[in-house]
Amino acid sequence: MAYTQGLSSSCLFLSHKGAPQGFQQSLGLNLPFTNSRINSSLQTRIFVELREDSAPMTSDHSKKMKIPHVLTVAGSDSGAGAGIQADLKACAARGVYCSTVITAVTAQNTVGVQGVSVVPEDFVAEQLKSVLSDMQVDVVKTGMLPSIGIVNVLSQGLREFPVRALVVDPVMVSTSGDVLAGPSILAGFREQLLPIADIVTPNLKEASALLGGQQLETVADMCSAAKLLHDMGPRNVLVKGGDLPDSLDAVDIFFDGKDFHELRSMRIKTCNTHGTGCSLASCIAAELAKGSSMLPAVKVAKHYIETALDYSKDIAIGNGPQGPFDHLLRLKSYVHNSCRQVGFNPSDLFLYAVTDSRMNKKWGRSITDAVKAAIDGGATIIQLREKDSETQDFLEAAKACFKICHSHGVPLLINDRIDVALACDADGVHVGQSDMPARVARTLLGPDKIIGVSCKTPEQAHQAWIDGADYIGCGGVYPTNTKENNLTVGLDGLKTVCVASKLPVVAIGGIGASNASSVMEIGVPNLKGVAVVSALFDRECILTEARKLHAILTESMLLQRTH
Ligand SMILES: Nc1ncnc2c1ncn2[C@@H]1O[C@H](COP(=O)(O)OP(=O)(O)OP(=O)(O)O)[C@@H](O)[C@H]1O
Ligand SMILES: Cc1ncc(CO)c(N)n1
Ligand SMILES: [Mg+2]
Repeated sequence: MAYTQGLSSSCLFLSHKGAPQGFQQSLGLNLPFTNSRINSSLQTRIFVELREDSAPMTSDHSKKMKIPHVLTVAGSDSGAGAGIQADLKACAARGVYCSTVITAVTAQNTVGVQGVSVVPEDFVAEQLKSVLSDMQVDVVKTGMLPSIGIVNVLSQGLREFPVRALVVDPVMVSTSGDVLAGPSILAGFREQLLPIADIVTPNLKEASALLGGQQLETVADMCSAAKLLHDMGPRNVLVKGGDLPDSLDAVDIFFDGKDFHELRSMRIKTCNTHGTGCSLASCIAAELAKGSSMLPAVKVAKHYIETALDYSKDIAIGNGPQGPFDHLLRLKSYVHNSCRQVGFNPSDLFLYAVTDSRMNKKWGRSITDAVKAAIDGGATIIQLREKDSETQDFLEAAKACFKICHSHGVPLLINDRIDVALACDADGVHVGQSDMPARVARTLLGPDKIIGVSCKTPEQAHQAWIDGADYIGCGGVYPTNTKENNLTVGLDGLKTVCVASKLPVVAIGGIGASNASSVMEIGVPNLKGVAVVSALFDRECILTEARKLHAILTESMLLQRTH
């Protein structure tokens, strides 16, 4: 690698300009600590730090990766929706390390703040020193600073250990209306923190308090507040409009001292907005730590909050009026996964319904009506196979079918389209031999999703097992119109594959009421059911056909057991 050398005010650096963006970010930046605006010309370089006052790098050291690091100086929220806990989660969600200096411990839940215990100033100072003297912090983000003494300690700490950027979220009142920092703190913000802040992110009430109590009710008011706040010294101001009355959008005003940017996002209809402010500021800090410049960092952060709120709009944590949201976008899929049996249940393959858009079109049915009828008739698993749909239509259909399937405890699989399965949080996918390999699908979908693979031979069945699939589909057992150029394996081929397969098998291809029992009667224990397309969806009444098939399969299963 060709490195160029240079000398900056406090550190000697080596840089390599040709490295790809991701590599630069993973190495992180080690700018001279001047608490100054992020220098965009420096962002495109990799810095391998060689401080003038430090020992030469050992080869071991040079192999270590510097990762982006945010230090949050804030209060603990026992309900974990806001404060330190929100900061940790937001940084984790953005792939950034987060250390913590705790200024206060609150007894707090979704109802409100029941108690506050302020951490003694000298112990805040001790925490600051522990972190800043040892770890390479890129960005400091402040939240609840409950006393002027703590503000003093913080500004002293930042003078002693300067960092690349300072994000000040001037927390004063919780969403529940409880006071987290009294008016005595205002002088601390105005005189000590705002002048050295790279960005300050007040909500409407906080902006109003900082400006001596002037009412802020419109976007125009927010703009003038941003300008007045900018005069107090911060390089950038973001006035958050989460609480803007009568606003259909969530509007924030960003001002960099020159231009105003009206940042709008959809206002998500949800009560789960506790901690949005803390999380937004942490996400901005995280993006800055990764090397972003200010406006893109703010935009990414706003989009992150919108996405997380939308994902979390229906989750229920606590009984109060303002719930937390899910920073990592994981909780809902956990709930869904825990609603179905833990892991894959092979008996779900019993009556496996595969949709076909052409058939639904022919019979004038919506995909959701078809899926509902199949489930009402006894289908035990649904696979959406929409070969002709546009992606957006497929995703919408998948989301609607997901609701139906889950309200009936029936797993939903998506044919081929891992992206659609991920986007609608389906239970899994079914892939063919020329689709995404099952092992790649497993990596993408994680251990909990169901993966099925179409197999015609014992070798393919073996490979599916190695790749981490949950079941195989074997066919075409009989000739079928739903798949062109499909080799028919017959009952013998099915039996050979079943005997060889370590995974449960569902038979597919030309199976219907007339031949389902012959299929099941091949008498191999890991044949768990039949998959049907035309026998359900190319019929006048899906419900009747599903019931009929279910009865036939139940009868042959009972017969097998008595033999
Ligand atoms: N319902 C919503 N839908 C989308 N975005 C929202 C919603 N509510 C708030 N936001 C956004 O979340 C961010 C935080 O704004 P808000 O005004 O709620 O801050 P805050 O009052 O400091 O938050 P908190 O005190 O709850 O931590 C802003 O970008 C705002 O636009
Ligand atoms: C500890 C703490 N910090 C910040 C907020 C603001 O949301 C809160 N509710 N609690
Ligand atoms: Mg709010």
